[in-house]
Amino acid sequence: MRMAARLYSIGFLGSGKMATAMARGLISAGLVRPEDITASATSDTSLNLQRMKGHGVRVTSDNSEVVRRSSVVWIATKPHTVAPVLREISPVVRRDQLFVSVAAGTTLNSLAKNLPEGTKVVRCMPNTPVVVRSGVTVYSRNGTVNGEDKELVEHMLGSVGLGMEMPEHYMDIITGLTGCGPSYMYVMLDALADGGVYAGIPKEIGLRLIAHTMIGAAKMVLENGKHPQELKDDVCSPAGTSIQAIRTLEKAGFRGIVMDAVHAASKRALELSRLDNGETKDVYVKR
Ligand SMILES: NC(=O)C1=CN([C@@H]2O[C@H](COP(=O)(O)OP(=O)(O)OC[C@H]3O[C@@H](n4cnc5c(N)ncnc54)[C@H](OP(=O)(O)O)[C@@H]3O)[C@@H](O)[C@H]2O)C=CC1
Ligand SMILES: O=C(O)[C@@H]1CCC=N1
Repeated sequence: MRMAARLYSIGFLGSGKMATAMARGLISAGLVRPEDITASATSDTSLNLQRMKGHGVRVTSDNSEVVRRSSVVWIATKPHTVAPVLREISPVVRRDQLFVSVAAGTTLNSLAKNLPEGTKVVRCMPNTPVVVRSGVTVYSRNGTVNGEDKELVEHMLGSVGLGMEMPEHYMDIITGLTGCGPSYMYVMLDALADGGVYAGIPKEIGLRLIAHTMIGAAKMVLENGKHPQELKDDVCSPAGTSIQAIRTLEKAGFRGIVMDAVHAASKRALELSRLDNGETKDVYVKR
């Protein structure tokens, strides 16, 4: 297949949680072989790098080597490290390469500013479930990415879950919604399982049951076209058990708290974007 053939070499600048999740997702989708991936970190002794190596990926502490070996280069360091890393690798960047950044609050403009003029750049916001090919990744691209490269991006992202293009001005909100989203689900899952423990169900059994309940509920929303409110009403019998729990949640302002949580994360992403002037800044560290 033409698309798969183009994906023969993928690089990761940074080998942390997001890079590893994406690399494993792409490998398990069969888009790339582990030995055709090169990943870097700050040093050869990085535990992250050793973990990548454990997945069969070629590893190095030389960022330029990653770029030299790859047709698609993922930028996956923390936001404040992106600019210096891009400036470091700029001398070896080729025009045919595609750069895909996952860094929160790091704009297409600032990515382009630190790369040679005309470099093809995509900014995306994935989430960690790409590792099990059930991720959500929203992306935006600069003017140099079109046609075949857009197809390539969609092919890659589609192979590890849902990939969707959106205008860049949505990206900070998306960060707070789906980029951070899995963490909210895990807190909810753990809290629900603790509810089971409180009532007498062993934690590991509760976690398993609730995780499946989450999958089932999400599938209902995606597959049967009903609004979540209606699906909730289908579960709540008059004077029954569920409505007792829903009343408890509503009295505590559950929905408002969840909305505020998304807003707080999006606001932080926006704050990072505003701080992002292409320089290394320790102001990324929230005081
Ligand atoms: N975690 C998540 O769920 C998501 C994260 N993101 C974005 O992904 C990016 C990475 O986050 P995450 O994976 O969580 O972070 P991690 O801290 O897990 O990983 C960061 C990686 O960058 C490496 N690194 C740091 N400096 C350099 C350098 N100069 N050259 C090469 N590599 C370097 C680190 O090396 P070392 O191993 O030596 O420390 C580490 O491997 C961030 O920009 C974040 O906004 C986006 C969506 C979701
Ligand atoms: O917490 C963070 O900053 C990263 C970006 C989105 C999810 N995790």
